[in-house]
Amino acid sequence: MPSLEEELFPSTPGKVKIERAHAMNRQFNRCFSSTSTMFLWALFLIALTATYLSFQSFVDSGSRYFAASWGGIQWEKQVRSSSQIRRSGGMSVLVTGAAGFVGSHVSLALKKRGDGVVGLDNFNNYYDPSLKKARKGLLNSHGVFIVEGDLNDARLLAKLFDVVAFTHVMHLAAQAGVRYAMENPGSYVHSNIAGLVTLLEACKSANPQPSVVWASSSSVYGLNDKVPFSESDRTDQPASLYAATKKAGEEITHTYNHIYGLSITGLRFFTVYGPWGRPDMAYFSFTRNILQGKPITVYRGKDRVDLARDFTYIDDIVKGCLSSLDTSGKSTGSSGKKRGMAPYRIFNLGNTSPVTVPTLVSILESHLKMKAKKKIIDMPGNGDVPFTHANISHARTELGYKPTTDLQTGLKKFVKWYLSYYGYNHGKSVN
Ligand SMILES: O=C(O)[C@H]1O[C@H](OP(=O)(O)OP(=O)(O)OC[C@H]2O[C@@H](n3ccc(=O)[nH]c3=O)[C@H](O)[C@@H]2O)[C@H](O)[C@@H](O)[C@H]1O
Repeated sequence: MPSLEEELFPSTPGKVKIERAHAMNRQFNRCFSSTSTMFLWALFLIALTATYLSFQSFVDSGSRYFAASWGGIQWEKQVRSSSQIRRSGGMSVLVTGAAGFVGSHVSLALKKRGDGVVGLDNFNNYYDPSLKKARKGLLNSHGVFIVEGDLNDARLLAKLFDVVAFTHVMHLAAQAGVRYAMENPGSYVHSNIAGLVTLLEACKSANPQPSVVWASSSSVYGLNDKVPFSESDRTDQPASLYAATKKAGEEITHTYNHIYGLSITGLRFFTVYGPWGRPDMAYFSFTRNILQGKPITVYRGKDRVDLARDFTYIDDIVKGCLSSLDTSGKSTGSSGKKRGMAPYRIFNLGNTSPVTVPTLVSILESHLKMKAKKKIIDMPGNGDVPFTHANISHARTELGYKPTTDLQTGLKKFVKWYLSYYGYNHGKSVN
């Protein structure tokens, strides 16, 4: 008789196999001792096989779907052609979030000046994907190809860097929106943390390594009340998960700069607005509601103080993005190894002229020639900050950044676009 210890820890592995085989034989004989039991077992096995086969076909069709969304000779041809540089000293840029608001504008501006551009976007439904498709159509007509895929797809990113030796990555894909972070926190981690790391991994392994310019946010200043906000101010008091993921992005990009020699430029955008904008943002949803005669909710800060934002017009932001790419300096690494120090920069891109939310509403009312039905409520504790105000002297010195569009002018352009895009043109004119 083997001891208990020997049974648990057999001295020879074969021993347990033989004894198990004997035991299983005895079980088997008992189970199949009658014909009806055998019949039941046969039925069970058939059902099991059928389930397995249908599961396999589901998996196969799934992988066929993913394989079909990118890859293949035709796809590679489109990617290569879109990345063609058509000016001397130009760059080839991978723009993530290219079907997004800022991404589509930056892609178009790069293409128009002769740079090569390949877009990447997952066309998620955070807001109406038909607007993203329309932006894609616009870019397509200018020769910019947008690859449909997710940042977290490391195989896709590796393939893209395989097909094109991108000199730059303009990383604008993100889960945006301050208040939505309370509804869907996971989406912020998926895009702004996991997606960012997957992208940086691809950049660090690429040969040559591209220079990376990416969208941080004014929200990193959080509860900072020193105005105007300067890049050296504290950013360790985020007021929302969105802000926290953007702040994390600044730290994550720093490590890739430090360890792998990636050239990094982080841009803290201040409430960007304009034509082809984001429907989830206040100026956009206010316009929609005013036109439809629906009420708008205007938040008010502590002690009945109006909230204010340093609203920044899209064309100014695009100029800041392009200058950032132009001055980014090279990454130094190769084959995933750092070969020297590379630039690590952070800039505020704001308008440096904050406007209150009620003033934003009056400007919209004057452009739309309609009165808003305002519902004024105290700001809920949902991640908002009372005001933002950018100090842009660093960007002015290093990038030649000089915003030129005030809110009145910028909203006029936005309203004109809105009325035309949504078919309000007939019988309506803008101021
Ligand atoms: O700079 C940024 O980094 C961020 O800018 C933007 O965030 P915010 O500045 O919060 O813009 P936005 O939502 O338009 O609200 C504007 C004002 O209207 C107030 N607001 C909003 C909604 C509403 O129903 N009522 C209201 O009063 C609201 O309280 C606020 O005072 C981007 O969305 C974000 O992705 C990020 O890029």
